[in-house]
Amino acid sequence: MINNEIVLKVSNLSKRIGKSSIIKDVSFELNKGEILGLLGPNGSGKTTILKMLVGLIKPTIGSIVIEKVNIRKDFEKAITHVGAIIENPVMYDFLSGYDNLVHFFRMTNQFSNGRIDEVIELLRMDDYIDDKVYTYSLGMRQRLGLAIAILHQPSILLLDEPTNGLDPEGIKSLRETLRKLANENGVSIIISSHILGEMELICDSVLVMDEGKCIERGLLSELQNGTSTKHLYSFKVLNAENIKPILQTKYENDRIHFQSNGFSIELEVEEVAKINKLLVTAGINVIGIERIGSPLEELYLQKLRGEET
Ligand SMILES: Nc1ncnc2c1ncn2[C@@H]1O[C@H](COP(=O)(O)OP(=O)(O)OP(=O)(O)O)[C@@H](O)[C@H]1O
Repeated sequence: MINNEIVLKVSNLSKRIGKSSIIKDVSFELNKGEILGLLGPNGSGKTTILKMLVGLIKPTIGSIVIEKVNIRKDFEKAITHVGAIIENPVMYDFLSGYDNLVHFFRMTNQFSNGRIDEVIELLRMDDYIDDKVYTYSLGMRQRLGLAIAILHQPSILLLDEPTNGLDPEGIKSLRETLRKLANENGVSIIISSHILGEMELICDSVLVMDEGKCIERGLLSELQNGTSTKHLYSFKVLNAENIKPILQTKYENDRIHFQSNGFSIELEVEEVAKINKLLVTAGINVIGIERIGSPLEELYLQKLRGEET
């Protein structure tokens, strides 16, 4: 559950490399237990933001405050609150998953091995934790990476494109794990991905980047309410060759994209039933009506095109 407590505050963050400005005045806050999707096209600055949050890249201007600690003032203290998987996490292929966890656990300066067992149970890794890592599938490796990242019980977890290369089953189980971490353990998560459908299922809120700038930030539920009321619908019919003259009586030709098994058209939701009735009355068998594109996809594309919602 999202809590009002702010765990991360990013203010006026900018990064210049040489003459190019790759991050431009980005500010946002992250609440306890919130899962934030960091979205944006290739090169928009998502990885750079995540790298700045873990101290891999130094901001040119701006401040990052993690759990009330400014990373410029006390980096070591601030970073204890963060777990991250950015690019390929380091792990030892010729050790078992368990021995990897023991190795990384020692680096956290904690002394009770109970935490390792807790993490194995939380991420449901019992079946393969004693196998050597080189035998792991991508999904298992990714889970081990996640286990290493949360060993020291961070309150903020940063994941750069964690679903890359995972099959649908792997994505689903990652989604469930992240939800559990956020809801039951109060972990706040920032997750970057290109795949909007996945983000829609995982995230509470989104931050959309474009050319180094933040062009949208908000709760998914609120942003989706503000999207355009028109959506693209696809109609599948049995006798498609007869539909043109019927539709042309009510709709301009250039609004309709005809296909061999039907057509698609952008409509207000109330118009969907009207078209269906028009077709059925004219003796056309409508076998399917589907809305194309998710609300997040529509919002994202609108924002990138610079349209107001
Ligand atoms: N060390 C660097 N020197 C110069 N330019 C850089 C450097 N690192 C990143 N950039 C540029 O900064 C921009 C943002 O890169 P970044 O990797 O943060 O984008 P991204 O949104 O994560 O992209 P992708 O989705 O492709 O991973 C890009 O135009 C990139 O070329």
